[in-house]
Order: sequence, then structure tokens, then C-alpha cells
Amino acid sequence: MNKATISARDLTYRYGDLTAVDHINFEVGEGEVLGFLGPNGAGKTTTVRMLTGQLRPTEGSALVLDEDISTSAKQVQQYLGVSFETTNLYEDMSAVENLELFARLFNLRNFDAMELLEKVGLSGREKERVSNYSKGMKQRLMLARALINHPRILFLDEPTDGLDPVSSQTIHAIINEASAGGTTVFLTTHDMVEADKLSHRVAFINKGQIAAMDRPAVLKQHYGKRTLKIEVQDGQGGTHTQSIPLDGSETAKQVEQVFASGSVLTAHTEEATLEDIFIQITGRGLLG
Ligand SMILES: Nc1ncnc2c1ncn2[C@@H]1O[C@H](COP(=O)(O)OP(=O)(O)OP(=O)(O)O)[C@@H](O)[C@H]1O
Repeated sequence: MNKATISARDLTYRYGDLTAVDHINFEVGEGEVLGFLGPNGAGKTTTVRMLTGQLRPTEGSALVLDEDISTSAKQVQQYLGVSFETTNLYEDMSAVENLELFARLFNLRNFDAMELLEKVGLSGREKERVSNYSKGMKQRLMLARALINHPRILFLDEPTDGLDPVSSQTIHAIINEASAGGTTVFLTTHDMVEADKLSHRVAFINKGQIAAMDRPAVLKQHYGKRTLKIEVQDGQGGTHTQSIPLDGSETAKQVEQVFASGSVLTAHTEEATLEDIFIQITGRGLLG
């Protein structure tokens, strides 16, 4: 891992009696994309609100860009880009006006609204009121706004939720580009396919605790079981699928038997998904 830009130490938050985030410890490196995965209510938003200086930890601390975020929030926030569900856009203004207003708040000179809007695929619609925008367009405008100050850490929440595949690819390319340029990307999501594709590492958060954190490939290797799915004819005009574990002691024999029957239609291997592994580790699904 490159030099850490985020370092959480026993980070904890309680809403009254409810411990929403429970002594979590982790680091994220410069240029790293971290997928922060967990079901509703797991504590993702609360964690991000602490890391961005909007909530003060009940216990523990977070160093963000080498500063304690709870005492240096204002100073650190100028280097952060945040695109979160609670972020409000000014609906009566156009996209350009929204960005210009935000740039003034950040005291930014030399910023090019059109360049940013072009990057997120909104050029041509930049003068329309945001209230006329679709959910996906608002998502993209929020991303443009989060990028306005060339952040060193970008916090994104479900950045492609509600977007069509082409727009999603645009957002993925922006995330990869930001990461390649040294920006840390803290990606909060339910979407394990997206997290798998984009993240250098993923953290599984469940009931306020980190249940596992590693590279997706390592998690799959450690927890995932590869299987061979073989579709065979059942002799009555139908088909059924047989699953054979790829790494079992009987694998070769089982495969030979199925193929000897002469009724194999298709065969392919399947890797465990991050969702499978999440369920295995926590006993619950990401959407549960
Ligand atoms: N303002 C609040 N007051 C009381 N409890 C809260 C508050 N905000 C969140 N919680 C509770 O804290 C826990 C963690 O919530 P949090 O929003 O951090 O989860 P999350 O993983 O972001 O969920 P989601 O994916 O639904 O956004 C949940 O049990 C939630 O009900």
C-alpha cells in the first residue's frame, strides 16, 4: 500500500445506545480505491461522516491526510471531494451555476465548469435547471462537483446507482483516472460487482464492524469455492445443471462420469462472487 491517506483507529460512533460504528481499524493508501461494502444500516454512512469531519467520533480517531479530522476538519475538507446521497444540489440553478457557486465556496479560481461537465457527460445540458435532470444526471453533476477541487480523497456513495451501462462506464473511467492520478477513492456501495471491478481492496462492514478487508482476488481465493457447472440432458427432453467442486479430491472422477454419459450440453467454471463471500463471512446478504 502507498502512504496512508486515511487511518482509522478504533473509530466508534454511538447514536444514544446504538453503536453504529464499533471500534474499526483500517488504512487506505494514496491512489487506492477502497470498496466499503455492507448492507443497509451496517454503518457505512456514519463512518464516512466521521472521516469527512461531519460527525465527531464517540471514541477512537481518524487521521485524514495526516491530520486528526475531528480537530482539523475545516483544513482537511478543502482536499476532500464528497458525493453522497445527502448532498444537495441547487435545483433551481443550472449545472454550470451549481458548479460556479461551489467553486466560490471553495475559493477556487481557474476552474473550468464546462470541462468538468464534459467529463461527466453533461455537456449540452449544462444550462438547464437541475430540477429537470434525471436521477442519473444529478448523480453525474454531484460527481463533477466532488471533483471541482482536484481532491486528494474522493468519497463516493453508490456513484452509478440508477445510471445506464454507458454512463456507468464513464463514471468508472473517472474513478480509475482519479486513482491513477494519486487520488484515494473511498467507494461506499451495495453493488459488489462494481466494487469487485473497481476496488484495489474491499472492506466488508457488518453491524458496525469490519468483518474482512483485502483484495477481491485474495478474498475469493481464501473463501471462494470454484465450481464446474455442467448442463446435461435428462433423457426426457429437459436439462439439468450439475455442480462439481473444482478443487475436490473426487473432481476428476465426477467430471469423467458426467462426460461419459454423452449428454453434456455446456460446461463452465464459476468463481465465488463477493456477495457469496460476504454471506459466508457474515451470514447475511448485502441487500439484507
Ligand atoms: N441520526 C441517527 N440517529 C439514530 N440512529 C441512526 C442515525 N443515523 C443512522 N442511525 C443508525 O445507525 C446505524 C448505521 O447507520 P448508517 O446510516 O451508518 O448505515 P449505512 O451502512 O450507511 O446504511 P445505508 O446503506 O442504508 O445507507 C443504523 O442502525 C441506523 O439506523
